This record gives sequence, C-alpha cells and structure tokens, in this order.
Amino acid sequence: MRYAYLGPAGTFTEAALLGVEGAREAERRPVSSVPVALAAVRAGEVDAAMVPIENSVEGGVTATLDAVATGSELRIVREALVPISFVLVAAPGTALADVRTVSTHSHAWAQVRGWMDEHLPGADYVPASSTAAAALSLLPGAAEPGFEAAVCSPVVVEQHPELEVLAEDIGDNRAAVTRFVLVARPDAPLPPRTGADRTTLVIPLWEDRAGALMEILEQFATRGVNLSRIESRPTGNFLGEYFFSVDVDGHLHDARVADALMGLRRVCPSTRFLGSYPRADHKVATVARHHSDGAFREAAAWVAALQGHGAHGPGAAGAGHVPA
Ligand SMILES: O=C(O)C(=O)Cc1ccccc1
Repeated sequence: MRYAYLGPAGTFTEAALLGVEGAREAERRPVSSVPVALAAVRAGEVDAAMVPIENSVEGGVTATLDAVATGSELRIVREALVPISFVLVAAPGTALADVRTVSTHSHAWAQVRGWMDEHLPGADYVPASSTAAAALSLLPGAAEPGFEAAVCSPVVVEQHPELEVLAEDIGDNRAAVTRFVLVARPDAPLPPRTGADRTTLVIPLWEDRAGALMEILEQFATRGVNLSRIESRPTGNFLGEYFFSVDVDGHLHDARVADALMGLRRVCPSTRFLGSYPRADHKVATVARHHSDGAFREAAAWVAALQGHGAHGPGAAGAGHVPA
C-alpha cells in the first residue's frame, strides 16, 4: 500500500496514519495540503490518503469537506481518532520572552488561543501548512523562518530533541480529539458492516425552496437514522448555493440506511455517497424495533405479496408480525 498524508513527519495526521495496521511498513508520502493528498489518490499515485475531517473543538475541517464533496468521486474506508496535545517549541536557546511571532497550522492556532492570550498576549500568527512544518523551520540550519516559536505535537520534540520546549500541554481544551479519515478511490472494497458504523454523505441542496432541508432531514428521521454531524458549505459556484456534509450512524448494508439513501436519491438526485466504515469509538447505534433490518424485510415481503410477487403468492399478505 502507498499512503499520502499531511506532512512532514510529526504531524497529527501522520500519527493517525501510523495507527493503521501495516502503515509503518508501507510507503508513506508526506504532502503539503489536503487537496494535494487527495489529488494523489485520484491520480492513482497512492492508494489512500489520511486527512483530518472533524475536530472536537473547531468542528469540520473545511478543506477536507470541500475537497471530498467536489471533483471525481472518492471513498472513505476508515476513520481514526487522535487525542491532540500541543507544545510550544523554539530554536535552541530561545526564551518565552523572546517570542513575538508564532507559527502553526490554523486548526492548532485556534485551539491554543486562550493560552496565547494569557502567556503571549499580542503575539503575531504566521499560518503554516502543518504543525510539524512550522516546528521544523526552527531547527538550526533552516532558513530564517520569520517567527520565533511554533505550536506542534510532542512527537516532533521526540524526533528533534534539539528544539527548545517553551511550554507543554498548551491546548485550551485538554480533551481535544481530531477525527481523521482514510480516503481511497471509489472502487475500493466497501468495509463490511460491524454494527458500529458511520456513513458519510454529501447532499447538495437540490432546489432553493421552502422546506427543502426539511425534506432531506425527513429521509433520515422517518427511518430512524441518527445524524452525528451536519454542516453546510458553499459550493463555490455562486452566492447562496450550498451542500450539506452529513455523517449518519449506520452502514449502507443496514436496511434503514439503504432505505434513507433511496429516499435521498429521489429528493436530491445528486446526493454523493462517500462511504460506510467502522466507527473508531465502536459506539453501536440504538435502533428501534420498527427500524430494524427484520422490520424492513417483513414490510417489503408484505408489499411484494400484495403485488402478487411474494413467496406464497397474493394470499400471503396476511396481518403478519414484525420480527425483531
Ligand atoms: O498540522 C498537523 O499536524 C495536522 O495534522 C493538522 C492538524 C492540526 C491541528 C489539529 C489537528 C490536525
């Protein structure tokens, strides 16, 4: 297997990838952005890319949501959760009092603002392509970076002990977690159903009219499909045109999810299926009896029998009972 990830080595994205069995031995290509990683997948240069998709503090990672929603189709084949802890590093010999400008990835910056306001008020921010990229620019011998400190993962310090650690555990939320997804091409095998699965969809708002969003949400509600994330994003085509990026509890092979997808296809024909894959937290969905696979099967058999297609012909459409 060949993997692309937001590099260089030492990023949170690399930590997510290293959690995939076999990834340590596989070919790993560090790239400078999420769109570049996904372009490598689409071009067939790698088999899959690990990218951040959702943050417990900051919400959806818009670069990823947009890149998977547009362009040629892709498939999410697995997810990973990485606890996020940040350190402030600098070139050897630097003190906190010397720091005027700090660099890091925009998502990391958003998660240390409270600490910065308290300990480095007025510090300027320089965006970097990743946390590790910012930190590595501070190593002796690198070109003058234009900032004195970087916010990164403690992993970078393990790899480069010469970096000066100015502060540890500086995240505003100590329980911060980022969800990453492994994205492959659409011919990747569908991961089998585990009972604790997630399905990701992109639903363009098909018609600009009252009740259109309600009609989309109804497809899930009436089949007992729980949404775990919903975000609206502009399509970029023109002002006011949006798509919804949605995660639901369940797998394409769960009857309630398959039925909701059929409903969505009718309501919004350009719905995009981005994949069904096991939840990293193994949380099993709660499903009411009347939303179970058995209930859907029995209902379909009843209608088929009424239509004269059932196993026992027209007479088979009895009062029936709904199996669990
Ligand atoms: O820059 C990194 O290390 C990344 O992997 C992106 C990121 C940044 C901050 C929180 C989670 C992911």
